[in-house]
Amino acid sequence: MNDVNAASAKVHVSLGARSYDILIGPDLLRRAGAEIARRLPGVRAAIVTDANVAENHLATLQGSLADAGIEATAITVAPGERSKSFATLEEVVSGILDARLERGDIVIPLGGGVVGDLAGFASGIVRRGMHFVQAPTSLLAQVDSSVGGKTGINTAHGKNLVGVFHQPQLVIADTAVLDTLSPREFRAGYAEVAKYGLIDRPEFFAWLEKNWQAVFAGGSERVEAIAQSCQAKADVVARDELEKGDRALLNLGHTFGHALEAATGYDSARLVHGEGVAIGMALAHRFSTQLNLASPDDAERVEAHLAAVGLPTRLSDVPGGLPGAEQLLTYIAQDKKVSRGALTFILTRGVGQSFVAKDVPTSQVLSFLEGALSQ
Ligand SMILES: NC(=O)c1ccc[n+]([C@@H]2O[C@H](COP(=O)([O-])OP(=O)(O)OC[C@H]3O[C@@H](n4cnc5c(N)ncnc54)[C@H](O)[C@@H]3O)[C@@H](O)[C@H]2O)c1
Ligand SMILES: O=C(O)C(=O)C[C@@H](O)[C@H](O)[C@H](O)COP(=O)(O)O
Ligand SMILES: [Zn+2]
Repeated sequence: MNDVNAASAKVHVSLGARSYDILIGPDLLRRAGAEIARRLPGVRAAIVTDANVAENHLATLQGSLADAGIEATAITVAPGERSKSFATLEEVVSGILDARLERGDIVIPLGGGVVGDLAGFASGIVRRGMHFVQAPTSLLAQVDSSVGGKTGINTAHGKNLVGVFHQPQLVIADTAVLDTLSPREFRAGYAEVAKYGLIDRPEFFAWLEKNWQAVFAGGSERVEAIAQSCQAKADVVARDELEKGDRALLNLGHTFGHALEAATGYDSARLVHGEGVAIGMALAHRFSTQLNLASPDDAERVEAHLAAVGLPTRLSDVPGGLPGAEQLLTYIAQDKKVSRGALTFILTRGVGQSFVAKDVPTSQVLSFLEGALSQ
């Protein structure tokens, strides 16, 4: 990490000409205008937000931009996963064009991962690519979705199936805004924090097992967890920006999780992304155990930690029921990691020992899912 103290941190994403900083700490929204003006002098902006975030934090960002002399328009979409759609993308694109923003102007997604993915995608396609500055307001967005340049929307076929890689110029993660996030959404974001430990940082997972209550309570452990997560993601993205190889590790839990999100119709009342990832990570560990790759103790340890923080870990935890194994497999078959028709999963040899497993036999996935659906 480039720079970290108890109250704030800065992480750098090294991508040559597309490099950028992630600023992490309290009350950064108030400084956002000055930070942007220093890096991108003379820009105009479109803030894209959702109704919940607008109510709590839009005025702060607008004031900060105005103080720095940045003219800004605001586009507010409906909260929830269903806004990652062609229809809402059209609303956002129209709003940006109505404001006559130029290619060198900026889009600022102010919100969770939904707004970040949606508005990031819009900034990647309007005038063939505008600048953008991420202002993530959920834990999930601060530790994951605002970093790394994956943008996009969902379709009925599956999650994030339409999108572009488009890196932001800057990420401004104001940790004080997390105070207005609901406990359910904070927990969901925590699933992606735990993910970094489970991928390849076993000491971070052990630290989380010991310190998760302090992370939830706020203070220096929360900033530490966010900064460690951003650093973990920045390291992977710097090695493999376009997911030709190792970046797929960041998909731990997502092959199952994305199928569950699609199967529940992107209904945030039933399942949000981080909850799908929590169930997916527990399943990935149990699947690895079934394939004799990992010990049952590791799968139990992972499930125990996720359950301790209040996250779902079983298919039966999804309210409203799920379709059968064959239908879940249809969604899994649309996963972007599928190659020449063969399924790819992120499996594990133990806590912090995840790896990319190509050519996982469909029959094994199907029988595992049938078992998991009956538990
Ligand atoms: N691009 C990536 O690399 C990446 C990584 C992880 C997840 N994602 C995507 O991110 C999305 C999930 O993001 P999310 O969990 O942030 O969901 P979200 O954007 O729906 O935000 C969660 C909820 O919290 C509200 N909210 C956000 N910040 C708030 C705040 N400070 N105060 C009060 N309410 C607030 C939102 O209005 C929403 O209702 C999914 O679509 C997922 O696919 C993308
Ligand atoms: O940044 C990545 O790479 C990730 O996989 C991070 C994930 O947490 C995130 O949910 C991402 O959007 C999933 O990407 P996808 O390519 O599987 O849609
Ligand atoms: Zn994710």
